[in-house]
Amino acid sequence: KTVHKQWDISYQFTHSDCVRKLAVTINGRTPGPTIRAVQGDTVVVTVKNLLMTENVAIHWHGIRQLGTPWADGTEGVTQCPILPGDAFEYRFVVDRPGTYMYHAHYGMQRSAGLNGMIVVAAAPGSADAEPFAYDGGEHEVLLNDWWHKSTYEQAAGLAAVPIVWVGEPQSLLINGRGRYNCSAMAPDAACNATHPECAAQVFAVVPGRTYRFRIASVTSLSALNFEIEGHEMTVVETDGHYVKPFVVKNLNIYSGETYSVLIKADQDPNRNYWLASNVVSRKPGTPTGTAVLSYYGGRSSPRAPPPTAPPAGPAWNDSAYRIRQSLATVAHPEHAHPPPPRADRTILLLNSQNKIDGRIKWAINNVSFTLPHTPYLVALKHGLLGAFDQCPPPETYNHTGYDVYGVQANPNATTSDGLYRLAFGSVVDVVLQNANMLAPNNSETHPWHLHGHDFWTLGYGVGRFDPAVHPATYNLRDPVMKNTVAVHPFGWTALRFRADNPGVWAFHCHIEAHFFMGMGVAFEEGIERVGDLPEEIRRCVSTKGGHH
Ligand SMILES: O=C1O[C@H]([C@@H](O)CO)C(O)=C1O
Repeated sequence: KTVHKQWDISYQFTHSDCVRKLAVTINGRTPGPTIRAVQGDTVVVTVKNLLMTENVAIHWHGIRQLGTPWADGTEGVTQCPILPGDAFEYRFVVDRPGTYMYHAHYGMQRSAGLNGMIVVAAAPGSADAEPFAYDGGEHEVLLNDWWHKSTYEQAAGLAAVPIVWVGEPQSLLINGRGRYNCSAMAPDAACNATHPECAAQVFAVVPGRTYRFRIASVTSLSALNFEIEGHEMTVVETDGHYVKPFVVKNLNIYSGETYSVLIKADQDPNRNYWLASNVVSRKPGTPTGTAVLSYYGGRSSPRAPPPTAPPAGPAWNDSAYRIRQSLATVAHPEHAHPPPPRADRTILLLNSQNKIDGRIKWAINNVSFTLPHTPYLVALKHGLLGAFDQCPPPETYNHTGYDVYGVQANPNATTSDGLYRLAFGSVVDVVLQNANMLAPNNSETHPWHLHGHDFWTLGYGVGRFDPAVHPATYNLRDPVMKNTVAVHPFGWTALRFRADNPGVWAFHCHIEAHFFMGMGVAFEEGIERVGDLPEEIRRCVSTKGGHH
C-alpha cells in the first residue's frame, strides 16, 4: 500500500523547553509526526517549502532508497534544495521493518526542529517478524538537544575566526519537550514555565505488561544516556536490525542511532518514574532531560513528578562503559546476516581536528569535506565533470607513524569536495580512526552515519588501528548491521558494506556542527545503473553545465 503525507514546512514560534523559539516545523509542529508504515509500503511525502527565504531538504535516515537514490534528501549529494514556494515529492519504499527517523539535511537545519520518527512494522508472515513479544504495546521516544540560538548564529560562529563554538545545549528534549529554568532568565525573556508545549510527556503503562520502547536520537551534538528509572531495559533492535537481547540499566545512544528496548511494568504502580536522558562523552552543561512513566490504576496522578531525583546517568567520561555496550550489540542468532568473509578494498579514515586558513575544521585523511553546489548525483549522471574536484580523497593516512594520543600539526590539510568511487557490488571495509583534537588530552565520540546502506560492525578498539593485526580480531560471526556507529575517544571502529546500491551516498559524523566543519565523505557506486533523475532535484544546476 501507499502511505501519503502532505507536509507544510514553516517557521513557527514554539516552546519546546518553555522558551519561545522560532523553529522549523512540519504542519506547525516540532517534532514532526511519526511516519507509520508496513514493510514493503511505498511512502510518499509531499513537502511544501513555506519558509519564505530558506531552502529545505529532508533525509529519511535508515531507509536505504534502493532504486530511488534521488529521494535520499541530502542537499548537495542527492538533490538541489527545495526552494521557498516549491514542493517536492519524496517517494520511496520502506523495505525493512524497524525504527528509523527523518530530519532536515541542509546546512544546520536539523537543529532548528525539523525531525521525527519512522516506524516500519513487519509485514504479516514476514521472515523479518520480531523475534520477541510484548503484550503492552509500543511507546516512541525521540531524543534531542536544543539551543536557544538560531542555527544561523551557530553556523556563522563555527565559520568565524576565531571560532564561536555552539557550546552545550540549553535543554534536552524527550518527544520535543524539555524544561528550561525560567527563573535563570531575564524577567522579560519569553520563558513560560507553564506553556503546554513544554509539559513533560507522560508514558502510561498497565501493571504487569511488557512494552516496546522505540528510541531514536536526532541530537545535533550530544551523546546521550537514556534510562527509565527502576526498570531494566532489554535491548532487542538497533537501526532496523534485531540484536541478541541484552539487559541494561541505562542505554547509551548516539545521534543518528535508534534502539528498541523491552521493559516490564513490574514496579510499584502507586508512584511515577522518570524517563531521563543525560549527556555523556562531553562534559555536561545541560540539565537532565525528563519525561514521566505512570502506571494505569496506580494512586499517583499521571502528571505528578516522581518522588525521587531524576537519574543522573553514568560518569560522562567513562568511555570503557560505552565501549562495552558497543561490543554487546551483536546480531540476533536467528536474524544474523553473516558478512562476506573479506573485503575487496579497505579505506582507512583518520578523523582529525585541523586548522585550515585559520579556521577550525574537521578533516578526514587531512581533507575537510565540502559539498558541491551541483549535487553529485546530478553531476555524475550527466557527466558534469567541472561540478566537483575530480581528484579522489586519500585511501589512508600515516597509519604507522601517527600518534593518535598527541596534538598533531596536520600540515597540508585541505578542503575538497572530491569523492570515493566504489566498484559496483564490491565489498568495502572502512576503518574510522579517532585521534586527539587540537587541545591536548581530548578526543570526542563521533557517530558516523552511512546513507544508502547498512554496514556490518566488525570491531572496535582503542588506540591506533594496525592493519596487520586488528582485522584478525574482527567479529565475522555475528556482527550486527547498523547505519550509524560510534567511534569512541582515541579509538577505531571497523565496518564493512557491499557497494550494491546505485547512487551517491554521504558518510559523515552525525554531529551537525562536525559535518558542517567538514567531517564527512561521499561514496559513488553504480552511477550508470541509476534511472532517469526527476527534474525536480536539478533546479540548482546550470543548463550550461556544472561549474564550481
Ligand atoms: O568541533 C569542535 O570544536 C570545539 C572545540 O574543539 C573548539 O572550540 C568542540 O568542542 C568540538 O567538538
